[in-house]
Amino acid sequence: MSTRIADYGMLADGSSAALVDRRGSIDWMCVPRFDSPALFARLLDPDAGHWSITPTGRFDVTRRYLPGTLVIETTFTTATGAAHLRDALAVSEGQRGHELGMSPPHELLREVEGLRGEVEFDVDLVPRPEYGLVRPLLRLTDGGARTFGGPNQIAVRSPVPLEAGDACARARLRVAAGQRLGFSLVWAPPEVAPPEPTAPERVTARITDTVEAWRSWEGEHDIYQGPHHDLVLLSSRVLKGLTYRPTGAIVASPTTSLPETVGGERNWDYRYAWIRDASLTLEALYHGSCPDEAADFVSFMTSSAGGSAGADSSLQIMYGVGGEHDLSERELPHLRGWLDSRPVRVGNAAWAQTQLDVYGELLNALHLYRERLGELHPEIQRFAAELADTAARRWTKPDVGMWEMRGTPRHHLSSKVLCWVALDRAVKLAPRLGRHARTGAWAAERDRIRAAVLERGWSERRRAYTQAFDSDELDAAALLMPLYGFLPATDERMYATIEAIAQELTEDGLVLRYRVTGDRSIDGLMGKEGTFALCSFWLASTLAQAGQPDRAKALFDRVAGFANDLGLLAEEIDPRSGELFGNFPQAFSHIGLINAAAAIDHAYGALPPPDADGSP
Ligand SMILES: OC[C@H]1O[C@H](O[C@H]2O[C@H](CO)[C@@H](O)[C@H](O)[C@H]2O)[C@H](O)[C@@H](O)[C@@H]1O
Repeated sequence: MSTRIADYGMLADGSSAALVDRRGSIDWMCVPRFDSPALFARLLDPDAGHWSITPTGRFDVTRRYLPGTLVIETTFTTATGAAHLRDALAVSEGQRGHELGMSPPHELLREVEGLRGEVEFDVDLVPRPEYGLVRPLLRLTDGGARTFGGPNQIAVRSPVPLEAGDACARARLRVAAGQRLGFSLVWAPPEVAPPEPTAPERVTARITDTVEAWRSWEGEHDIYQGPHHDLVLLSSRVLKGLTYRPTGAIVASPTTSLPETVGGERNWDYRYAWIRDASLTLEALYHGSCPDEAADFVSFMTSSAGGSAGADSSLQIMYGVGGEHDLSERELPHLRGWLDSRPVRVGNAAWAQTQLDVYGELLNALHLYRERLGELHPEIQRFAAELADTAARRWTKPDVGMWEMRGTPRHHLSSKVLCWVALDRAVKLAPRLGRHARTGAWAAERDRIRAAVLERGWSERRRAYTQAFDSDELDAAALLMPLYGFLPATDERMYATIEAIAQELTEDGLVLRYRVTGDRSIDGLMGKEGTFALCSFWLASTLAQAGQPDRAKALFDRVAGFANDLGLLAEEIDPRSGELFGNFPQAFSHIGLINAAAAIDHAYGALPPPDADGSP
């Protein structure tokens, strides 16, 4: 298994995702949903299951996403020859455009193709359902293998005979130039007939069809034409890959518990739909997206909250991808964790937290998509108005803030600013909210928030807007003030804040969310964390807005340069080692990249101005 998070690439099918490393090993795969128990979890423990197709002996490796897709092509070169390995999570046959990801077959397709000479591979299939807890009954079948019993049915087809081992199957094969060998693995629940994996001779055609499906989706979204075209398109595709197509939910990342530092306890499950992360995803996709995706997400949020965002409503800060409410967190003590970073957690205690920023992010996304969403359904009108009413009622309360700090609630500045955003956008949306609009009351409360932030958010001692009212600590979330149009980046105090963050809240020029002391005093957690990619991109965006495009571009290039060979970013970056940390790939980081690219393009005059209110 790999010891670098950056060695992994993501495959996705609109319901779930898998991670494959540079040695051709699938070390993470949850089926049928992003948050299902993993079938392969070697990412979190060497014994928790994998499926590798790896050359025997020494080899060199390069890889890429086939253009316009999330299909990975790995090229292995050995002393005796060269071969491709193509990996895809299949989508439904013939699916195109916006249908992409609907009702996927839950099938992993793998194809080895000889390019030159001959290459010998070892195939090692070690399914370990329920995050490595189960050693399944695995029997060889005619042309493959399948499992018996338990909540999963796994069936495999192989172009070469497999040998049964101890709850595993193995093979050694040789591929010659021009030869193609197709493998497939399909999942089904226990209630249905044993699933039929794709036959080896059809694997090439099914991978080609999946490639065409992705390209047809991207063809409909290739709107961004700025100088960062390839980076922006890849990031948009990653965000699409994090979307649970059946409901429109968007997960923060397809993994759990990849640590923020090796050996640390800051390990979280990101396979859920946060209002914040998903709204920001929609905002990032704005320039290349279309009404269907926004409408799906809005309907997911509204229905998950039971159609109401008012007092006693079911509105939470996050949900399961099917709209589940109870995401209770637990530890999986049988797993060692990534490089022994314990605990491994599933579920996320943040589901029950109070985070007051979410009203602003949701209303900003609604406002951004107002034209594309068309006339709002009366239920959505009521929901949007209740979001504003709730922001107006609750903004004076303390909360745990957008970083989900597990310490004592405080008056987080970014939460107040986002409540201002909620009311500002609600006032602008008022003509579309029918009888639910309360324009005057919203405008008055909006102005009260603004006055409070300007007065109590500023630290004269620090010469900056800070983390919380009446505090002196810096927090990168203050960069949201210009990004959401609360204050211009050129405002004297705002610019001083941007500089303070650039000088004092950075490591090697990359931005931290906030400084941790390592003694649980700030966020209730032990240990340190790396620099936060999203925050570095926010700094680049604000520098661009402040009229410093060259400085912004240098920072943007540096952060984007930490992406792995496939262009993927994790949540955090260690600037000294260049290693990526935290869950992977992470929506936040790719959101930041897209928005910073747009801000820089705009500052150079390469793109029309973004929506007047701005978007982080
Ligand atoms: O730092 C502690 C918190 O870390 C996670 O939250 C972070 O990830 C979320 C998903 O991307 C994001 O919405 C949030 O802003 C980030 O701080 C974790 O999910 C929390 O449980 C944890 O308390």
